[in-house]
Amino acid sequence: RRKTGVGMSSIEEIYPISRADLDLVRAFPKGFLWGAATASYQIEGAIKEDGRGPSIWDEFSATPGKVFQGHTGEVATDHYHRVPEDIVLMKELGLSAYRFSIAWPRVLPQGRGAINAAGLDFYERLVDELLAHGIAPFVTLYHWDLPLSLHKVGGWTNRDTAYAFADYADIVTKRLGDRVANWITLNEPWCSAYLGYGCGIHAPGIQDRQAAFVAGHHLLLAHGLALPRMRANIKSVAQVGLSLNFTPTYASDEREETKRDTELTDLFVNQWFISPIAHGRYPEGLFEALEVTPPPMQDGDLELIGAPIDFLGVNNYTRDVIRGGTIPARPDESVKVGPVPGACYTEMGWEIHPQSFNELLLRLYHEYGMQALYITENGAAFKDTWNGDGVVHDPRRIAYIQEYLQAAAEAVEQGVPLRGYFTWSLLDNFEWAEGYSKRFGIVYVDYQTQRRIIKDSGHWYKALLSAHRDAS
Ligand SMILES: N=[N+]=NCCCCNC(=O)[C@@H]1[C@H]2[C@H](O)[C@@H](O)[C@H](O)[C@@H](CO)[C@@H]12
Repeated sequence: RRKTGVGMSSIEEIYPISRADLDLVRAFPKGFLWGAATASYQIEGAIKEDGRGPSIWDEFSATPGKVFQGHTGEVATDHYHRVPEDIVLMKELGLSAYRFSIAWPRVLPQGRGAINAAGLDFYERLVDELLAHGIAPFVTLYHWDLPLSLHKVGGWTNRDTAYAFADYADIVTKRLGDRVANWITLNEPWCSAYLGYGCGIHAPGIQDRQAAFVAGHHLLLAHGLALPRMRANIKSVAQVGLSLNFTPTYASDEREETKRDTELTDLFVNQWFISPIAHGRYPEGLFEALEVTPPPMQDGDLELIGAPIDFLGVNNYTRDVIRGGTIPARPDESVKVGPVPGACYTEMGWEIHPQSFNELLLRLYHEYGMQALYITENGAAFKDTWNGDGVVHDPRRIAYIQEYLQAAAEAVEQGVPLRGYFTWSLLDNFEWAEGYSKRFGIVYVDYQTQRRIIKDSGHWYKALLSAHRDAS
C-alpha cells in the first residue's frame, strides 16, 4: 500500500494485521493479559552498581569457555539505567502486563542478612513506574541469578538455600506486596537444577546428576517455604504461581524402544517438577530412570511443595522428537531426532510446532488440574538484521507468534483457563550460554549504542493487542 502522506505512517504501519489476526484475538476473553517477559541478569547490566552483590552468572559468564565468545551480563541492555524509556516502549506497544525478575543479589548482596536499600528502591521505582503507566507487574523472584555467597556454601544443593530464599521472598513481598498482585516464585527450576548442576551448561556449571536432583528438591522446597510467607504480605486478591518449562516429547517411530524412551524423556523433561507441585509427589520411576537416589527429604516437604498455587506459568518454545536406542538410554541421553522432514526451526535449532503447544495446554488442564494458566514465555530467535534506520523486518517471528497464539486460542475454545500471554522477550538480551548471539526480542537492541528499534513483530504485536482491546 502507498504512503498516506509525508511523515504519516502508512496504513500498513498502523494496521499491520490481517483478517485472520482479527479473528484470532476474538478467541481470547475480555481481560486477557497481553505482555512481554524479561529477566534481571539478561537485561539489567550494572552488575556492580548500587551495592549489588555478585551472582553465580557473574562468575560463570566470566569463566572462559562457558559463554559464546565470552559474553557476560555486565552491560546487557543497560536496562538498569533505562527504565523510564523502556517503560515508555512497553506503553507504546500497548502491553497490559510486563513480566520481569528481581535480582536476589541486588536486594541481599550476600544472599541473606544485610538488605541493600538501593536494590529494593530500584525495584520499587520500576513497579511504581509500571503502575503509573497502567501496566500490571508480574514479578519473578528467582530467574537464575543466585547470590554467589550462597553458592559458596553449596547453592541449591544446600537445604539452607531454600530457607534463605523464603526470607528473601518475605523481604520483597513486605516492600512490594501492597502494589504487586502477580508473583512468580521460581522461573524454570528444571533449568536451574539440570542445566546448572546436572549437565553444567548453565551456572554454576556442575556436572553431577545426583546433585541436580538434590538441587531440584531444594528449589521446590524454596517455592513451598516461600508461599505462606508471601501470602502473609500480599493482598488477598493477589496471586502466586511459578513458571515451569515444558518441551513435549513425541515418538519418531512405532518401535517399543522408541515409545519407552519417549515416555522416560517426558518423565524427566516434563513431569519432574509439575508432579510435586500439582500432585505433591515425584513422578513414579523418575529417579530409577535417571539412575539417581531420591534426594534427601524431610517430613512435610512434599506437603509444602504441593500447596495450592493460584496459577501455573507455562514456558514453551518447541517440542522434541525421540528415537529409541537399542538399550534403555537414560532419559537425559535420549536420542532427539531432527531435522524433521517438512518442519521449520528457529535459530536455537528448536522445531516450530504449535500443535504440541496446544496439546501441552490441554494436558496441563486435564492431567494436572491447573485452574489458571499464563503463558509466561513463548517466542523465537531468528537472525534479525538492522539496516541502521528504524526498521527491522522479522516476518518469521510474526508467523511463529501467530501460529502459537492460534494454538492457544484453540485451547481456550477447548475450555483451558488461559489468562494471559507473555512473549519472550520484550528486548533482545543476554541469552545465557549463547550470549548476545541469539535475538528473541520484539524490540531490537543495537548493543553498540543501546538503541532500541521496534521490530515489525513489535508493531504487529501492538496492533494485535489494540485489536483485542477494541474487540473486548
Ligand atoms: N529442545 N529443546 N529445548 C527447549 C528447552 C528450552 C529451555 N530453555 C528455556 O525455556 C529458556 C527460558 C528462560 O526462562 C529464558 O531466560 C531464556 O532466555 C529463554 C530462551 O532460551 C527460555
